[in-house]
Amino acid sequence: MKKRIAILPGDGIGPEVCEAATTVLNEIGTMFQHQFEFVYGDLGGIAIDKTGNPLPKETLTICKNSDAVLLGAVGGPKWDTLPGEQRPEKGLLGLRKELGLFANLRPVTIYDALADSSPLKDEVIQGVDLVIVRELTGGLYFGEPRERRGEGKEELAVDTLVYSRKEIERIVRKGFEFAEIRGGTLTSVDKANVLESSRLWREVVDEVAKEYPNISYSHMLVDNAAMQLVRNPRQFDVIVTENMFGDILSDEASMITGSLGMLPSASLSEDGPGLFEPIHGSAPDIAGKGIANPLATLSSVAMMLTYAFSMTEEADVLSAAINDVLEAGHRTADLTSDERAVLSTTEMTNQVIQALTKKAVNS
Ligand SMILES: NC(=O)C1=CN([C@@H]2O[C@H](COP(=O)(O)OP(=O)(O)OC[C@H]3O[C@@H](n4cnc5c(N)ncnc54)[C@H](O)[C@@H]3O)[C@@H](O)[C@H]2O)C=CC1
Ligand SMILES: CC(C)CC(=O)C(=O)O
Ligand SMILES: [Mg+2]
Repeated sequence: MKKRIAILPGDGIGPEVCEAATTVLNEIGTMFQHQFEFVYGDLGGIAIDKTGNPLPKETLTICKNSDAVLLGAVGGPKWDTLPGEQRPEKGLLGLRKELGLFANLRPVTIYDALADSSPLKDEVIQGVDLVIVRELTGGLYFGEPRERRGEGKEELAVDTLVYSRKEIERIVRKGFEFAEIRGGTLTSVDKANVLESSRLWREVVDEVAKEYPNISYSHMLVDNAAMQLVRNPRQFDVIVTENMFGDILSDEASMITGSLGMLPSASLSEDGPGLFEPIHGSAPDIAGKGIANPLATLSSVAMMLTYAFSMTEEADVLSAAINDVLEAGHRTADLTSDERAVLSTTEMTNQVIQALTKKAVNS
């Protein structure tokens, strides 16, 4: 089967982890006789440098004409002093909006082999299997007005947190759907004790819940949720929450697995191409050193195979290969303090390829 994939490497470690992804996709293509065609586009800082625009029209066209989009990461110190509207991150936000990617799935999967990599105790992380369903095209990252006013000590900065009932409904419904598929429970996270938008959010959750009488659900305030994720993450199954809370809680949750370099994501729309990216950023502190962990991106590829192409067998084989590599003790620098055991991005990717090849031989 032929599939066209838009590849947006972006900035920092983005190109390094995207190279790992295309190498692995090619291997899977060979194994399962699929043709993956890669079409490259610029997004973020690199696009600013080339065109002055973090989301060039051409990139958007490439994405809209593809079956799926793979993104590395955007941003970095070089562009940090640009005005908000011209920053690399604005390119990513614009892409999410343009593609209607309202539902961001961030699964938190524990690998037994990584128990020692997590700063949390083994008994806390054992059995954790949760997914954060994050609203991705509304809330504080998009609300208007967003501006600076006045001067000197009177200067003001304004961001706006706005959600419509419709926006809340569709993401909450996604949360319930996932809870249903997983046979699990739903925790809706908000700040309803303070924020008007969260009070509307809560109302909508209670209404949508009536459509899912078999799903047990609860509300939790976000400050408590941040604490509970560390105290007892096993209590969560599906967490549904607004844009910024989901952004912050998912970075926190990544440490249950051992590293920010482990967590993948899928961003889905009603009907167009999905976007698949690691949850981490461009990691300027390690960019160019060839030591980034590629596994978050490779797991994002597994999510692409599942959600964009319905290639569940291929996705399962890739996820199993990642597990095998970790079971065999292979680690990038973020996963171990043992410097002698550290693999580069390319070495880790090659280990995954070898594990895939072994599976092909044994099947
Ligand atoms: N989706 C995206 O493109 C995102 C972009 N960013 C941007 O990335 C830039 C850097 O942001 P930070 O706050 O430093 O967050 P970051 O996620 O880039 O890095 C945080 C820490 O995690 C480490 N890390 C991240 N990914 C890793 C990997 N794959 N392997 C090993 N270590 C890894 C980094 O080295 C760093 O110490 C900023 O410009 C930010 O706006 C941040 C988050 C998401
Ligand atoms: C616009 C992005 C930089 C926001 C973010 O951190 C994320 O989506 O994980
Ligand atoms: Mg983030």
